[in-house]
Amino acid sequence: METISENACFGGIQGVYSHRSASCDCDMTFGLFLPAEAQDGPVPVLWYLSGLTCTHENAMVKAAAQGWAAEQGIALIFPDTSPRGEAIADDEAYDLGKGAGFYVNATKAPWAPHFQMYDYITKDLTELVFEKFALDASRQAITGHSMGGHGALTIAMREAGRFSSVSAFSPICNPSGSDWGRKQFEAYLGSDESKWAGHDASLLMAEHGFDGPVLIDTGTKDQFLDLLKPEILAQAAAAKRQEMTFRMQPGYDHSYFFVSTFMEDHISFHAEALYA
Ligand SMILES: N[C@@H](CCC(=O)N[C@@H](CS)C(=O)NCC(=O)O)C(=O)O
Repeated sequence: METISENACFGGIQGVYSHRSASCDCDMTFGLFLPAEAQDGPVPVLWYLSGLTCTHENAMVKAAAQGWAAEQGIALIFPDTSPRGEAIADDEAYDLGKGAGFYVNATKAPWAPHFQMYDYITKDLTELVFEKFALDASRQAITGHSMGGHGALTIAMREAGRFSSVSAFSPICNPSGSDWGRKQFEAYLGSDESKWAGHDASLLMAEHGFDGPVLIDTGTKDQFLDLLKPEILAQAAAAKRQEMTFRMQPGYDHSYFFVSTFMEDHISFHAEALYA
């Protein structure tokens, strides 16, 4: 692992690091905020998965999360959204290829050799951060924005028992029924839709639910509402009688102005579960 930068931040450290990912077979970069408490021992962790076109950097500089995390003594991890490098396959569309890994393990060409983002998050980066930093693996929560909200919800439901709580800002809720999902799942996973179901938050909610609290915020003026389909997730959660706070926030759009506005709520929500 290589340290790219470390800056003092709210009494802790905002770092950026790069490392070799075995799953993605390339070098990857991530951000990690460590609160001051990490100097005395392992602290709880909130994973933040980003959306389309993002790197590790967008949320790190625009989500206004570090101050609230410092207040709660919680670390934040900001992974990248896809493999990176000259030799890595890409598409000219912003929503496929680099910046658009969708948190799945691709099985189809040309994506399969590097687009292994599910394993990258849940295995490679997980092993690295718990080995190298003062983080408490028994206290983890997960959140994300848009494609990253899809990643947070699906990973939380699939990795049962690992996360105390899950939240999402304007998540893609039903990718197998949306143009933000169908194109990418077909490219990465192939045309057999039965292989998509395990990466669709609404279908996972209907079948498994989540053993813990869920918080979802989406803006009523989100320009991508028809692609996000929050109502499909709400219906699945209601049918499952899932413990969930589901909010449509009046006037807010899809941007980081929306994410940063509700970041305090999300970090407080996770802190309650992480310190329960
Ligand atoms: N570029 C796309 C939208 C991409 C987009 O809105 N990405 C969101 C996540 S889905 C984002 O966070 N973008 C980066 C940023 O705002 O910093 C478009 O104009 O249609």
